[in-house]
Amino acid sequence: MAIPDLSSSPWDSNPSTYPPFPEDVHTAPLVTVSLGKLEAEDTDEHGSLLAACKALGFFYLDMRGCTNGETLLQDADAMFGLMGDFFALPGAEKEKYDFSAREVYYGYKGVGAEVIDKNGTRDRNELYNACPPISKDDILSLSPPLPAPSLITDNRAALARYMASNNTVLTTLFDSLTIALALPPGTLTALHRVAASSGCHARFIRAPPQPPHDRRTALAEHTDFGSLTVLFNRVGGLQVQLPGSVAWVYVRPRPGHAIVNLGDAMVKFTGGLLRSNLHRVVAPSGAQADAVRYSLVYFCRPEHEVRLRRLTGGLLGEKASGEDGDEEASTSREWIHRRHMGRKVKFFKGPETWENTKGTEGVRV
Ligand SMILES: O=C(O)CCC(=O)C(=O)O
Ligand SMILES: [Fe+2]
Repeated sequence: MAIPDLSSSPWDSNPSTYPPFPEDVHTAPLVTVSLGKLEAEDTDEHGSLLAACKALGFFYLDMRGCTNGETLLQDADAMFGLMGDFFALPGAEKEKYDFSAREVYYGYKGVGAEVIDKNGTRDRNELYNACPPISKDDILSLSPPLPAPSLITDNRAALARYMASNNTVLTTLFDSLTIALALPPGTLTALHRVAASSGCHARFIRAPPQPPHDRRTALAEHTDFGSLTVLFNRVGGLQVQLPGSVAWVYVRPRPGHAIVNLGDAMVKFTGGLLRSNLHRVVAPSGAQADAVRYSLVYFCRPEHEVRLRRLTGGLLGEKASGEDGDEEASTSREWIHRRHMGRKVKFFKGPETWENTKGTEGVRV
C-alpha cells in the first residue's frame, strides 16, 4: 500500500502548543533518578540507579537544579530547533544523505524505508542518524566525514556542545553504575573513552500524524544496540513492554527530565544482570495523535573494538569455569552493523532477517 502523505499538521516543533499528554492511558512506572544526587555521590541514589537498570532498564533522569543537567536541557532545546529546520528541508535534499545502499548506518532514512515487523510492514517516521560531521568521531577527527547538509555543518558548534553535555552526564551515569556494581573505579568509562572511535551519535526523529483510521507502529519494537541512550520526548508515543508481560505501555514525557535507557552492551557486560528493554514508538494517544512528533536521541555505544562480553568483579563475580575469554564475542562495531542492516527495506528478505537482527531481548537473569 502506498504510504499516505502525512506531512501537514496543526502542531509542529513548538512544545508550548502541544496538547497535553492524556491522563487516561496506562503509563510505565519509571523510577526517577536525580543527576544532582548522583554527582554528589549519594549512595541511595546509586542504589536507585542500579535497581532501575536491573528492573526495567528505563528511568527518568532529573536534570534540574544542577549545572550539567541544566546545560544539557538547554543544548537539547537548541537541537529541537535544528531538528525542525533539518526536517523542513526538501525531500530530495534529505535523500542525498541516505547512504544505506553503501551499508552505512549514518545518514537520512525516509518514511517507510525500514520495516516494523517480520512481515515487512513499513515504518512511519523519518530520521537522521547524525553522521559525520556530527558524529562524535568526526567532531574529534577520528574518521573521515560523510557529506551533510550545510544546515548541519553550519551548526557544528551547537552539535558539538550537545554531544559534550551528553558525554558529561553519561560519565556520571557510568561512574555511578560502576560504584553500585562494586567494580574497580573507571571500569565502565574505560570502555567508553570519549577520545576513542565509537558509534556514539545523535538521532533526530520526526513522525508525522497518522490517519485516524490507520494508526500503527511508527518505529519498530527493538532494544538499543549500545550502552546508554539519552532521549528527549515532547509528546507521547514511546512505549515499553513491561517485564514478564506482552502489554505495551506509554512512557510519559516529563519536562526537565531525560528518559534514559540501557542498550544491549550493558546486558552483555553484566551477564544479563542489567536490562535492555524492548520499546517502540506508536502514534501518540489522545489529542496528541494529531501532532508532529519529534524526538531527540543520543546513543552512547562502547568503543568500536570493545568486545561485548561479561566483565568480572564486584556484583558480577568471577569467570565461571568453562566460561572462556569469549574471543568470539562480537565487537561493538560488528553488533551495530548486524543489528541495523536487516531492518532496512532494501536488505529485508523475510521473517528470518527479522530474527537475525534481534538484540538481547531474550536475555534474562
Ligand atoms: O522516539 C522515541 O521516543 C524513541 C526512539 C528510539 O527508541 C530509538 O531511536 O532507538
Ligand atoms: Fe530505541
